[in-house]
Amino acid sequence: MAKHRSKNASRGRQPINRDDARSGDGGGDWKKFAPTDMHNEAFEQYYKAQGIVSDEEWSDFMACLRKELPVTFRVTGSRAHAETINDIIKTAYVPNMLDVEFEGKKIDPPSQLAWYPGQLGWQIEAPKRVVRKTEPFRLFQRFLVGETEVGNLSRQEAVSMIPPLFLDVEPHHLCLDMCAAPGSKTAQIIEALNPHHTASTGLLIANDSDYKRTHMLVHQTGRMPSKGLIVTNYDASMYPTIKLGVGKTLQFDRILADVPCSGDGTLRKNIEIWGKWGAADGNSLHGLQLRILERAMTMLKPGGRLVYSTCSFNPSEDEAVIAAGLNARPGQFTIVDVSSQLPNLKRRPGKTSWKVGTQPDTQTSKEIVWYESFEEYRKAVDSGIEKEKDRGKGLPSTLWPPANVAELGLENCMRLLPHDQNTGGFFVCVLEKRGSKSSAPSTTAEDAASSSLKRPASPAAQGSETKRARENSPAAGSSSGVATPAEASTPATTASGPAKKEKRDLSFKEDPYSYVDPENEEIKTIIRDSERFKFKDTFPKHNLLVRNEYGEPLRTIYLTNDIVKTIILNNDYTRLRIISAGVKSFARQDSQQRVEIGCKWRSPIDGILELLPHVGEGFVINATLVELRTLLQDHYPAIDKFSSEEWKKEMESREMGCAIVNFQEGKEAGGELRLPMWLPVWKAKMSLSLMIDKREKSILSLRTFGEDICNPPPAQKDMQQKKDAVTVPEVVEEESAGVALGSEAQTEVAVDGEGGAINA
Ligand SMILES: C[S@@+](CC[C@H](N)C(=O)[O-])C[C@H]1O[C@@H](n2cnc3c(N)ncnc32)[C@H](O)[C@@H]1O
Repeated sequence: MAKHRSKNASRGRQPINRDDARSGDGGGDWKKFAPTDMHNEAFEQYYKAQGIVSDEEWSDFMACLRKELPVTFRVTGSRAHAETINDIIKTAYVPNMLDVEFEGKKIDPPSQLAWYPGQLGWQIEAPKRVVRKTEPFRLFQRFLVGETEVGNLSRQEAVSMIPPLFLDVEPHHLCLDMCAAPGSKTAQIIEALNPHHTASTGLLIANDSDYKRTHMLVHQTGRMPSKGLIVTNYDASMYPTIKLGVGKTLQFDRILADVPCSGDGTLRKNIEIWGKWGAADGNSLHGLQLRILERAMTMLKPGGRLVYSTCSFNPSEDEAVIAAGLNARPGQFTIVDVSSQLPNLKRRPGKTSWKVGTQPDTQTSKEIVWYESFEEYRKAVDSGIEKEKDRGKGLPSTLWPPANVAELGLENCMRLLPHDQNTGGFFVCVLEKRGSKSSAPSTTAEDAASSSLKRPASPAAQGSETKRARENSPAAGSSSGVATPAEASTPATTASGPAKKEKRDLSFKEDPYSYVDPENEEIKTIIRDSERFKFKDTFPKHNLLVRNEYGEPLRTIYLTNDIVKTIILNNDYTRLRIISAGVKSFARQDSQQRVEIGCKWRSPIDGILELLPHVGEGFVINATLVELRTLLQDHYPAIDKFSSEEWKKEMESREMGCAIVNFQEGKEAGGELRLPMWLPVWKAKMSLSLMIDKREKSILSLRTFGEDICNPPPAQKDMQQKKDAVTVPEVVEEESAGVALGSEAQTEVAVDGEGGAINA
């Protein structure tokens, strides 16, 4: 993909942005830090004055901030699948860690987070050197690394898991994650939209203003086959209105505003913040945070839910932002009392009073100057005592508690404090927009889809016709009823939206999006090729998307759901700055030897679980660990190398091309598979190849056979094998993401949202 700097990337000085702080492995090296370095006079002065903890607790609070953060992770995926993984942890690993001693001290085994739903959240308190040096912990760590790689586990800071849990996402919801990168919470939302990997009609737009970080998002979510996902690159405070057809704009059911913040709640991990923290940091982020919140409030559907969160303790970034947002829309929003949700989660109520202080210079002065009111602050500015920051604009009045602070329900916000349950710090506020869904002038996924899908047919995507198609693009009429798959049959439609009147953002360099005509010859080959996928009529052939202007399936074909299609058809992709959409479902596999292959398209691992419900009988081949062992050991094992006569016969009888192999659970061939798994295999003339990249093969081997049995690629001199192999080029890294697991599982992303690898 083209690399360029986003015009919308946030500019200007951001004092401490936790996103920079967390960009490395935890952001700081504990070995280089003595407890004596973990001091910041201004920090203590500031938070003592704010009263976020009582005097009696102060020393516990500070002591906890100086302790290394435990490793936490959550088991991802659909319920049945996640429970299996959880059972493996509980029965195969934890019992071996019950009696570990290190340097004469008993080490606690990993424990479940008491508050996390389904007990799927875990915490490891053992220090890294214990993990490195004791066998049971080392084995567990290896398990964690493997399962994280395939997306069964997600390393995520405990408190960071909280905001999406309060979003209450249902599979049909239209969701927006405004500041999403690197994507740990995005992953949680995708899971909630696809709880059983059923056909979710919902939508998630994952957005970030940082262009590079949107690509992290794409990479991370690549492991989650979600037809309803769009990644965009926009300044969230100016997020564009999304059209859904004539007179219709998209309003969201759920919005997460996990805004950029000073990040002092991550002090236990990003220890360099000790040296950098200043009282002005929160003040200068307040404006952007408020603008993002206000934009979210506008885009939320009546009856919809909005979660605002920061990893900062600072009321300037927390309660002050919420209070200002509520007062900007009097009576429109309520702060939801969620105290009965996640009952085991210890939390503190939001504050109804706080102070505003400035720190003239963090380097030269530890003194904080407090201002009782905005008026007092202005007087100080007018008399020259206080210098105006923020390019002469000075501090906004919204930093101070408003006169109606007691009426806003701020106590229903929550602040997570480190010493309550050995975590980082976080602030979460759950807002609901008054009004019922029925009274909303918004559009549901279904009627949104029908509105665009009832458009007049566009001509085939070619040259000037393409232009005409675009001009025909805006929905021709208002929606009525729910779009059925049959109604969804829009012949070849050039995506990039209604060019008419929509200005293109010429600075946006991504490739265009076009839906492919289901009558396109390549598509017909994929769908009708009797030897290949044997697709049923349920296959959503009208929702196949490509990344070129002409709707030509050249290299990769993506699958989207109806709502994504509606968005792409009704909006210029450069205006929305769409970085990616849908799930990679077919990749072209040309033979360098010009061998005739009936269907040159294979299904990359990303899309397998989306395709499975639609492939016809006989396409998926069953196999066992015996076959998996052979496929892992060699890059292109000859078919006659497999031991099972049945398998050999089956494979020999198949035409060259793609197959999906279902490996069954069991203990065999020196390995164990606890969940069924689907993998793409390419059949060449005389050999087979597992279409996942080398690294994933090694990980799969480790988690299944306990060792890396993958041999290096065949030697160049082995001409015969090479000749056969050239029809099976190495899978490019970019196209391989995770292993499709579990009967109703999906390959979720293994994101390390909060920085730091599990590898000790
Ligand atoms: C706290 S991080 C988000 C963490 C993310 N929600 C997760 O759980 O992985 C804040 C993100 O906001 C992005 N950001 C900063 N300013 C922004 C803006 N004006 N609009 C959108 N995103 C912004 C940063 O690039 C960063 O990725």
